Amino acid sequence: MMKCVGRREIVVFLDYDGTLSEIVSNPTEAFMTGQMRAALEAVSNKFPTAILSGRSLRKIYEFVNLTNIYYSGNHGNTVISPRKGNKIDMYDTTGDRARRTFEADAGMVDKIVKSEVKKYPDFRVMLGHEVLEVRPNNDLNKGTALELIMGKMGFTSSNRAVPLFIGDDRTDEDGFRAIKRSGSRLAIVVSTVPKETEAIYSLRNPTEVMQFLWRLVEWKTMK
Ligand SMILES: O=P(O)(O)OC[C@H]1O[C@H](O[C@H]2O[C@H](CO)[C@@H](O)[C@H](O)[C@H]2O)[C@H](O)[C@@H](O)[C@@H]1O
Repeated sequence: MMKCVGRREIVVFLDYDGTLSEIVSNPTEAFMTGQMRAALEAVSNKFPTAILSGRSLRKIYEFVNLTNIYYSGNHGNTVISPRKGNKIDMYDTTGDRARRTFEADAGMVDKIVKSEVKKYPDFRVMLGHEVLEVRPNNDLNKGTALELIMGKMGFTSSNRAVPLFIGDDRTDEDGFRAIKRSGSRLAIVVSTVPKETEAIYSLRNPTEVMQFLWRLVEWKTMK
């Protein structure tokens, strides 16, 4: 898998929910394990690293809380660069309230949300893992965020860097497409079942992601 990298720098992009943390029913409790945190810290000390999340920047920064990495929140709508003591004070378009609808009411909630949002052409509804999200109706997504961050890092040519992205959700497919556009093959989907995806490789769950991150660190150390 890493043979294609050669002397180029690997830039690590990671989704959060379902990739660094297990999917849980209460979104405010989707913490990383201590082992995952250690792996992520080790990766961020060896590679340029960024988190691409659908959550608000504030929320994702609260969960990850590392100052040496880039963050993109709100599905590519916000990006923040690493800086010591980064203070996140951005607008917040996602919330973790109004959750945990009874399964029997899901169809009705879907209908109401969609018909309400239709009245506001600047917004659209997006379907995630048992969640409906209202997001700005624009062309920004995790793929555009990946490309923007590569540029901010100074990697404008594929001769110097190879992006790698791990994600589990349908919004991560935009990230996998950006990986493809860059000429990289390092697109990894997290899934226990085979599924239609732009990713080339797969891992089964966050535990396997954590093990892969450690292998990446070892590989870099031996290089
Ligand atoms: O792009 P991500 O970092 O993967 O964020 C995607 C959404 O993640 C959260 O929802 C998902 O995870 C929750 C906690 O495990 C789970 O309860 C929910 O069913 C999942 O959809 C977050 O709450 C959303 O705002 C993010 O867009």
